Amino acid sequence: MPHSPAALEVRGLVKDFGPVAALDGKMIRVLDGVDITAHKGRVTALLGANGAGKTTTLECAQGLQRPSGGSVRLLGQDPWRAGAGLRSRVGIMLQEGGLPPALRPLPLLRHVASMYTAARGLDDLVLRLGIDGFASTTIRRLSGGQKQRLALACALVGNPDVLFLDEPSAGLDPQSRHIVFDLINELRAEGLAIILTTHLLDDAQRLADYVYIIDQGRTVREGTVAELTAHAKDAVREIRFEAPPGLELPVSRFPHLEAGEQTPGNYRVTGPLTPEDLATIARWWADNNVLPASIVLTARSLEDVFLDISGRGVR
Ligand SMILES: Nc1ncnc2c1ncn2[C@@H]1O[C@H](COP(=O)(O)OP(=O)(O)OP(=O)(O)O)[C@@H](O)[C@H]1O
Repeated sequence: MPHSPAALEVRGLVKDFGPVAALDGKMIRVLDGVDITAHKGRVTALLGANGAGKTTTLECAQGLQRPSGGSVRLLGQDPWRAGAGLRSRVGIMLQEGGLPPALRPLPLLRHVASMYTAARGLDDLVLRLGIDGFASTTIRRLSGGQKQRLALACALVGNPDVLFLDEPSAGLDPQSRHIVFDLINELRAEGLAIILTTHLLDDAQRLADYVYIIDQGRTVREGTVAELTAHAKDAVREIRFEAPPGLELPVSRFPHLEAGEQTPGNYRVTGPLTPEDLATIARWWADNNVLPASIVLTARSLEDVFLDISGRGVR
């Protein structure tokens, strides 16, 4: 991690909401010790299940919610008390977008740009995010993914030093996701501190330099994706392959593994795979004259780490 001052430093963050009528007027504690440090030129991901406290953490970090305890420093200032000077250096893309439904994208972007002294070139943003394709449609008629891209443009138009993205790939089709991820990578290279929330492990795995796993209002694990996945208790691995559908896998030869045909023609064997297991699978291919169309062997994923921590049940 770089030694320059952190763009965001959150220590022991506590947030209570309430009083809640359903709890006899008691307060409800939704954050109970969140610690995060985010640096410039890095993508920092807050990863957690639904309701873990990611959005509330971001809102406290942005100065939109007042913390009940702990401390938050954003670009060296307390975001709850800071004025317009700090806000002009921070870009925020909220989960719901918060876009005015009656406006059209271009006038909205021009209006947002007019509020900043150092606005980014609008034409480039509009082209990069494919907004030109729906520039004259009113916002209420835009698809979820189009709104998402417009919200990202609004967050970037002021040329911020820090960018907050709440679930940036929600509702995006693969093409839009690709465009947004490329842009995030470029912004990181430009030196922005990017802090995003996600419950999509794939997003964290693909984008994040550093990950904080939030569970029930606390930071429970942190590290690079490689660090988080390296200290696994068992070397859980997985082999996936594509072959003609309907084949009977030799499951009795590896009772310690889970094996099956996930969808027609897509097979998966997962667990503490040994070299002998791989040889067994390869022998079975040879015996059955199967030449897989593709074979993917992966190490323990962030998903395994995440599920170990957050549990497999829905909360
Ligand atoms: N204003 C509020 N009053 C009471 N409870 C709230 C309030 N805002 C959030 N909560 C609760 O705080 C908890 C954390 O919510 P938060 O939105 O921060 O989670 P999240 O990790 O962002 O979840 P998701 O992935 O579903 O967006 C949830 O249980 C939520 O119901």
